[in-house]
Amino acid sequence: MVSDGERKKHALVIPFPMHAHVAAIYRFALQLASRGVIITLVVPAAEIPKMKKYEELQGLDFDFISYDETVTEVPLFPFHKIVDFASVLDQHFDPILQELKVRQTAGLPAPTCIIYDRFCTGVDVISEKLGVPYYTFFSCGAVFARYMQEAPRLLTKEGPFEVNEDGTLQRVDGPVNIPGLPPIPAPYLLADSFRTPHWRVRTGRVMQNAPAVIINTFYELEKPQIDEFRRQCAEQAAASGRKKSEVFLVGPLSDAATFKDRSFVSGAAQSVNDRAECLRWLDTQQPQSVLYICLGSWVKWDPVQVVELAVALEAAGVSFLWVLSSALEALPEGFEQRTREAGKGFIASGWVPQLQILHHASVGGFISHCGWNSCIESVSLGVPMLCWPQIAEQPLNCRYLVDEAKVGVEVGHFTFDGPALVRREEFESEIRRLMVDDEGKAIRSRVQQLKLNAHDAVAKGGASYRAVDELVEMIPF
Ligand SMILES: O=c1ccn([C@@H]2O[C@H](COP(=O)(O)OP(=O)(O)O[C@H]3O[C@H](CO)[C@@H](O)[C@H](O)[C@H]3O)[C@@H](O)[C@H]2O)c(=O)[nH]1
Repeated sequence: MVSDGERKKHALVIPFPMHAHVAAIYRFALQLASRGVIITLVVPAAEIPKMKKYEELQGLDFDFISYDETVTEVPLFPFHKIVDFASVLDQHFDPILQELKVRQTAGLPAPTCIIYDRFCTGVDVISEKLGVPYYTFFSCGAVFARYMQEAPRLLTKEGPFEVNEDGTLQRVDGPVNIPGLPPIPAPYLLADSFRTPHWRVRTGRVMQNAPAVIINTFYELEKPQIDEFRRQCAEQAAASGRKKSEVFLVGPLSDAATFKDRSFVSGAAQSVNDRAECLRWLDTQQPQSVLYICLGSWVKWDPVQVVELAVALEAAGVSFLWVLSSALEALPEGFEQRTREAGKGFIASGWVPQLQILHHASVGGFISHCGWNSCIESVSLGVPMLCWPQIAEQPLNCRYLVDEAKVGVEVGHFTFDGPALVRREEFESEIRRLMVDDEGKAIRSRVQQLKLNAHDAVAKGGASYRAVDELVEMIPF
């Protein structure tokens, strides 16, 4: 039995095991640990070796509890498989709780809170069984948190969409109004929500009942959403007679904001061979002249788009560093050699150190799929974006970054079936718009201001730094 004097704050941290989700929650857990909170990570067994790579880099010793020995890989395609996987935790409560008991007998203090990735369902049940609060963690931004807050209203019978017999929603094209967001064309509102509304509604409701919501963002980047998110937290709590959720902005949870030249090799990493070479190549380029192109840690390239983009890059005559981890064979004949010999292009087929690339003085623009980590890294390092969303909440991020924050321009448009085909002419004109035209320069200067804000937020005593302190205060003993 642990006496009151010996009680410790102990967070059970439940990541969703995909690289971009893990990276953010892990860095957040490190911040809690550095303030004396005991951390136990709850992850599928197969993920532990991958996550330990992060641990080695940081030299901190977290405890792990594993579940589901049968899973070797999180299924990524199609998207509903991820949704199915998100509920896998539901089937493993009992072994997790048993393992916790065993560890308590061996001297580990009982958990005093749960911090979980907003993808995972079932956290409310574990929290009730353990008798401790749960806090919702967003590896993505407030724009998505705002959407999730609205999901229980938007995606049910009471909402603006017709519900089909199988529970899916009927597609409409018109704009949807969500306070705090610009009117959003329906496909940009997470096309997958129309196929899996139940999951979105369930995760939205669980979040609404959390006493704390933790978001990987900073105030200046998403002011309108954050203000509205907080207002809605108060309103929804008043309507249901419970205490309102406290909102903690702890971003950017990336070394980008502290300008450290460090990169992480995760389970998603294929090869580190291109690393030094691509940076050396950047050294040969003019300041702000290179367009960096990368679609995050798991999105696959469409071979048709590889051709259209390659032709556009040559026509625009802009230097580029292109991370092409799939569909390399679709490149036009001789393209790689031609552009390399002309000193215009570098193609990396493996994992690259994105932060160091964005930090490099010759990088002047970023074709990004608008995964939230890429967005916040780009902003924190002062690089404007060509936004080309592919899946998940990326279209929503794109609309906000282009229409409100004005830190990028969009290429193509998003449909219920995914990104519309972008022709070479459109790629070429949008590349020029960002890299050559005056519009690009205006965007670059706006991003520079946000870069300073990001830096201030995470500096000692800054808003994000203090938010972590305040959350630690809130965690019970
Ligand atoms: O060669 C590479 C490729 C990627 N990265 C890093 O990998 C991360 C990629 O994260 P992100 O830009 O968020 O993209 P995804 O991997 O696609 O992220 C998933 O998770 C995000 C956070 O929840 C969501 O916003 C996205 O929609 C979802 O696809 C970033 O930190 C990059 O710096 C590298 O360092 N090197």
